[in-house]
Amino acid sequence: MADAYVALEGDRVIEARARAPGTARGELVFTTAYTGYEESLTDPSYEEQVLTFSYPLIGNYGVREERFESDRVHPRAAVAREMTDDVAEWLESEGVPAVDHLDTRDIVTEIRDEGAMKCGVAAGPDVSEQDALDELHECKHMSDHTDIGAQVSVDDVESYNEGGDGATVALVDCGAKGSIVDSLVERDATVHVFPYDASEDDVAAVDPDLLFISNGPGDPQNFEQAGELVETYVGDVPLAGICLGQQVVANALGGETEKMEFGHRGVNQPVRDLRTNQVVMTTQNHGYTVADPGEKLDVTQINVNDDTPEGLENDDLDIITRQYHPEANPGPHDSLGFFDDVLAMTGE
Ligand SMILES: NC(=O)CC[C@H](N)C(=O)O
Repeated sequence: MADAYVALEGDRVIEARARAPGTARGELVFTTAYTGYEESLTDPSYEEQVLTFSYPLIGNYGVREERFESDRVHPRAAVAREMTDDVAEWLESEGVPAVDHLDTRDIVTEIRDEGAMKCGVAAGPDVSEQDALDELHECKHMSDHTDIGAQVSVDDVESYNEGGDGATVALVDCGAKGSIVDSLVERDATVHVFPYDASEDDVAAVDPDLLFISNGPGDPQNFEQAGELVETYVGDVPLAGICLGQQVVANALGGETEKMEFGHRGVNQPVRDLRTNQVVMTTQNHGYTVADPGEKLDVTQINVNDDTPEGLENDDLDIITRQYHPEANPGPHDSLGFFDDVLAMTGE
């Protein structure tokens, strides 16, 4: 008998097996990645979302902290066809509800056909279908999480590789993955990680060679202060951005973002560089996109599946942004060269 329920928009309830108890709600999203569950579950971009793994077995190589992208689990709940005890126990210890023994293909098909949707999850011996429905009915639209940055950002500046030989990077933490800091430090950069609402004066104190806007959860329009930093620094220092970072940079420089039907979600998203015609495979998890890059940014890379902008650049103003995740983790390492390119803009 079922002891867990997933309620989808329209009040459809799917029965499941409880793997970690509790109730939760969030935007229902998926990843088609076949590895990298530790990285995805600790990626702050999944804050306020419920993550469904479409690959049927999750947890087959254990759980190791070295692979975490942050210090906690961010999705509100996890859904899989079959989840190992290692993962279930980890999620339970984090207080994150988890369910399995349901048809995840059905969930992904529903999202693909109906578009991004809210959901409610209830798991454990004492829950009912109604608990999952109650969670669903309390669920907010992603864009209505107006202060989501506060949930995922550092409280105070954190610095890495101080006294290093390379560029000084001001990384605005809108929910940054650890691998972005690592990728910069590996290239000798000194990285100062700033809260998402850092002021111009805070950032000026480190005299950065590069302003870098990180990935992060929710609607880029809810990261106004990061946009103001972009407006302040554009033309003075090079700018870089990843995922939400690309969206924030575009919005700040006269462009526009919009919600996608169900986003790009997996580690095999093909991206074509319009300058070289080369196609690379990329890691993606985003539900918003740049609808209009504005006058200052050129679209230099596009998604092969739907032509949406994957890379924006301005050679004169020294700006490079990516909609996908060059830092990988999980996923292919094809585009790690992005970090060399953005650091090269600093001349350090
Ligand atoms: N991975 C990310 O940075 C996600 C960006 C943004 N929250 C989106 O869903 O589009």
